[in-house]
Amino acid sequence: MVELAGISKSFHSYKAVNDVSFTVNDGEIMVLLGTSGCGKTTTLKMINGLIQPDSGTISIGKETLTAANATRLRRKTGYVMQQNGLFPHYTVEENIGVVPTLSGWPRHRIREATYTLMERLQLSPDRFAAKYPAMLSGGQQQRVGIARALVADPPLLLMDEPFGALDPVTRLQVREDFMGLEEAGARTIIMVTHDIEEAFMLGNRICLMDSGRIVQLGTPAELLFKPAGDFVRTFCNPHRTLLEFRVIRIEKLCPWLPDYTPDNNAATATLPATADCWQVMELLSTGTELVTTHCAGKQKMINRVNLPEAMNQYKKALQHK
Ligand SMILES: Nc1ncnc2c1ncn2[C@@H]1O[C@H](COP(=O)(O)OP(=O)(O)OP(=O)(O)O)[C@@H](O)[C@H]1O
Repeated sequence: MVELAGISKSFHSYKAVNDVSFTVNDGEIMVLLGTSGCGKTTTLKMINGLIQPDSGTISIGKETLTAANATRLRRKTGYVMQQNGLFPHYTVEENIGVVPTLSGWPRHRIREATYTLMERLQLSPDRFAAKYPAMLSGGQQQRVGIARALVADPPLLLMDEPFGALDPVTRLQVREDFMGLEEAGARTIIMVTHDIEEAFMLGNRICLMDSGRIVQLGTPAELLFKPAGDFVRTFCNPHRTLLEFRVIRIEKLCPWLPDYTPDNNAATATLPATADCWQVMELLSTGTELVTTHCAGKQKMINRVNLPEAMNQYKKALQHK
């Protein structure tokens, strides 16, 4: 667990982070989201002990972060930087092995852990282990940065715009490969992004910041359907339709979906109830007429007419809660 209590940081007289408090639970993905300059990176660097807060406390696990234990705690924390931060004169293998080497792991163990992660991240060790960062594409460099952060199996992973410098197609590929990694699952992750769709897709909770302060901290659904004020509403509105389809899972719509009645003439597909409404729409807009799903012990059916109706009913119910 990571806990920030009343953290503030000024640069000269400018308050970059202003009285920020939150708790990130074990295994949770917390996304720090907000406009440029709102204090996201400064907050992340304070959690990594790279910047000292002026006031407040940060606890990582059972320890309070201090100048004295920052280096030791940093070795137990993976850090992925926006511009990958690889050492240009180290090979890929040496870059990934930096923390295990500093921690005194035997050489064969470092190689084994490095090669395993490289393979999982689509970087064939035969082809890439001896290469230098400048010989890799941006996406490959970012994969090396992710492998480096994960290799020592840190319980906490801090990620600063980890996919930010990549083109949209590569960004999606690297992101999906990262999320599919066994090594990334069940880890506590704090991730900075200014990409609202990424935040809503990856975050269990989102900490939306403006001018150094937290404006709202909540689940993606809470930010969308129970915004704390005009800033949150305005921030979400340009992307609202897409985000709603991404955030609402079929299982939430069950009370408003009709029971399935077989129709041999309709092109039918099945999705798990954990699928989101975007996945349903993808099917319905590419030739499928009926989507069936199993929820609450019943088989339900979704089509283009009842999907928006059920989503509206769900949103109404949420607002009255
Ligand atoms: N070392 C520094 N010296 C002076 N001012 C700084 C320093 N680091 C950050 N700042 C200022 O603090 C504010 C917050 O910066 P920070 O990098 O945390 O923002 P951010 O939300 O991560 O922005 P971005 O999304 O653009 O990276 C900005 O106004 C920035 O100019």
